[in-house]
Amino acid sequence: MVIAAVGQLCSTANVSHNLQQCQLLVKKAVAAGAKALFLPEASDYIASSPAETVALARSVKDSEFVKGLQHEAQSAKLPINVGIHECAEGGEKVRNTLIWIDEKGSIVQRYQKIHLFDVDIKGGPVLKESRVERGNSILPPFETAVGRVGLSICFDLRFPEISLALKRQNCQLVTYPSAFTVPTGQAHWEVLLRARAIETQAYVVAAAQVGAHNEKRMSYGHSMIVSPWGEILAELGGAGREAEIATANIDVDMLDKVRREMPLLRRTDIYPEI
Ligand SMILES: O=C(O)CNC(=O)[C@H](CS)NC(=O)CCC(=O)C(=O)O
Repeated sequence: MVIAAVGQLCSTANVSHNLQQCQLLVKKAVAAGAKALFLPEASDYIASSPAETVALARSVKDSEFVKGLQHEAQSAKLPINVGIHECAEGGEKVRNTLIWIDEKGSIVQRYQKIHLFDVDIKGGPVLKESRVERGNSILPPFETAVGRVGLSICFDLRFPEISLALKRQNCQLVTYPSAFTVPTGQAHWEVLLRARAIETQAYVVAAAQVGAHNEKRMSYGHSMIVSPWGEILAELGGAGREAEIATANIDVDMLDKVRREMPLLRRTDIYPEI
């Protein structure tokens, strides 16, 4: 068994403060004996307008935030999965990207969010990722100290096709770093995460942004680790908390047992294989 840590924070437009918060989460994860730390979507910053989001974007190699976390991963010998922005070609748009930094501080995986959040709920959140460039591929799962990891981001959670595709490629742990809105979080967050875990028979690790990022924007929090049986193994709270982590044991033997005892054999003669 091996310990995974999920970290929660409230990122603002102050990138160096966000980095300090993440560095604190690394220290907490090391103290808890974790072998990987999962951080939320947009950990580098959450801006107050699309123009500011674009203005703050850097390339991965020029980002003080990313370089700071690479250094942290290397000195703590702790792999870090973290959601960031990076500037897209042309400078008009950003990418919503998820990177895996290994224990040597190298970026070894980079996934770009494929479903963009473009929502206008009456009396509720209006958020548009119109300045975000859509990703175009699902990456194959890769080996880590906490199992074979498959990457996806936030709104991707609503599309089970991704996690099913990752499961078919033998994924054991799916990530959903997020910045869910409060109303959609209250209505859907836990149900979606547990459903993805149950139907893929994999661990689900969902690090979440929490609290008020600026005057206009607030995130739901409730970072979670869910077992392949759908149990919530660890959960953090909503607004009002400082940067914190929760941990859970990742037990690949238990995962194998769930898959062995209840094989989910698909009828791909009836519906298409994903
Ligand atoms: O804005 C940034 O800088 C980073 N990106 C985000 O926070 C994204 C786009 S606004 N948030 C979501 O996808 C929330 C999804 C959600 O809340 C739901 O599916 O219900």
